[in-house]
Amino acid sequence: MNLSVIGGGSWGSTLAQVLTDNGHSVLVYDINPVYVDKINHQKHPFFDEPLKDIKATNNLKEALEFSDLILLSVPTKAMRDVLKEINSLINSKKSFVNVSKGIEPETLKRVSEIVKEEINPENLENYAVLTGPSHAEEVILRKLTLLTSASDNPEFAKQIQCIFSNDTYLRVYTSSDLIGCEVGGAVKNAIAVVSGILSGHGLGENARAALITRGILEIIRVVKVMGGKTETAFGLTGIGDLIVTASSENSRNFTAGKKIGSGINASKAVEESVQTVEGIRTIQAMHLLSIEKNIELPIIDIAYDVIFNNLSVEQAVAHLLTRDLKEEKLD
Ligand SMILES: NC(=O)C1=CN([C@@H]2O[C@H](COP(=O)(O)OP(=O)(O)OC[C@H]3O[C@@H](n4cnc5c(N)ncnc54)[C@H](O)[C@@H]3O)[C@@H](O)[C@H]2O)C=CC1
Ligand SMILES: O=C(CO)COP(=O)(O)O
Repeated sequence: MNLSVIGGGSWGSTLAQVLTDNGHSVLVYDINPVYVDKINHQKHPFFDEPLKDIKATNNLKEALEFSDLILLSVPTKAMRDVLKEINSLINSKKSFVNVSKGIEPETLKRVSEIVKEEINPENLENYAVLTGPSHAEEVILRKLTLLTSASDNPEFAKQIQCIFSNDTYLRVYTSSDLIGCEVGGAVKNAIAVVSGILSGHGLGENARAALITRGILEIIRVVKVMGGKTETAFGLTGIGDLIVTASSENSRNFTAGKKIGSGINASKAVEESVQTVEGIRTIQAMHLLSIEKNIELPIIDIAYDVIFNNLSVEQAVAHLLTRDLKEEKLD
């Protein structure tokens, strides 16, 4: 098959390689001419591992004409504008697979909702999210990885499963819970930032285990309020992705959090990352959601105060520890 990859950064270029490994043809589009040039010289923009048989362009129209299956791998912050541009350039039906993990703070919308708003319905054939525990650093080395493809159209979820799966390092499951999968992938980044903050502040593995456990409950509350299924949070796209992101030095979100925990200002921590850090915006979005929907998200709410209101990490930890003592409820 032919596929167009929109966003040739860390993840987009890595997935382009997966697709090529699986026998498909890809054309990568990116706005950054340096990345386009690197890819065309079979160099990954971020990693040492060489690419093989991948072409790139900085002409979006050319990328869209290359195929009817579009992989979206730009940061969520850029997603709406990129989709507007795509919509102005297409005049036939396209299917979209999103691999970005975020929620728009201004609207509290998931990427599937943004796609529906920005792409004319007559040009929108199918939509799926492909998500799960998958640091690009490992996938590019062909290290074993499991993902989930979720769509409202089970046939399309299966098609994406077949396109991305291979016998050597990548296995894709399907899910019909698009909302649960999208929310899990986005909100785990928020918790991963907090995990980094704890680590940067000198706290240990007990604190991290506690955070992951209590953090998944916050993910479940968001999944429920947004209309997804609780059980999805216990799968690859929820707890699976939370574990890998909240405990890995490969994670941009964890790394940004670690800097904040060691005293660096949040916007500086994000600026210092050449690659996308989604979790800070997701903390902002989830804090607004907790107010709007009156749901209890104590970890995310206090992280919001640390990041946006200069609350110290000591004060944040003290706040969490002095909440009313209660029974451990798992919902
Ligand atoms: N890196 C990883 O291991 C994984 C990343 N993701 C998600 O994938 C998304 C992208 O992340 P990364 O690839 O890591 O980020 P990145 O920062 O490495 O790459 C983003 C790419 O998008 C391009 N871009 C930005 N604005 C654009 C625009 N308007 N038009 C065209 N291209 C544009 C940038 O030039 C860059 O090449 C994020 O939502 C992230 O959460 C998901 C799974 C794994
Ligand atoms: O989503 C990811 C792993 O599944 C990547 O997380 P980071 O963006 O924090 O590196």
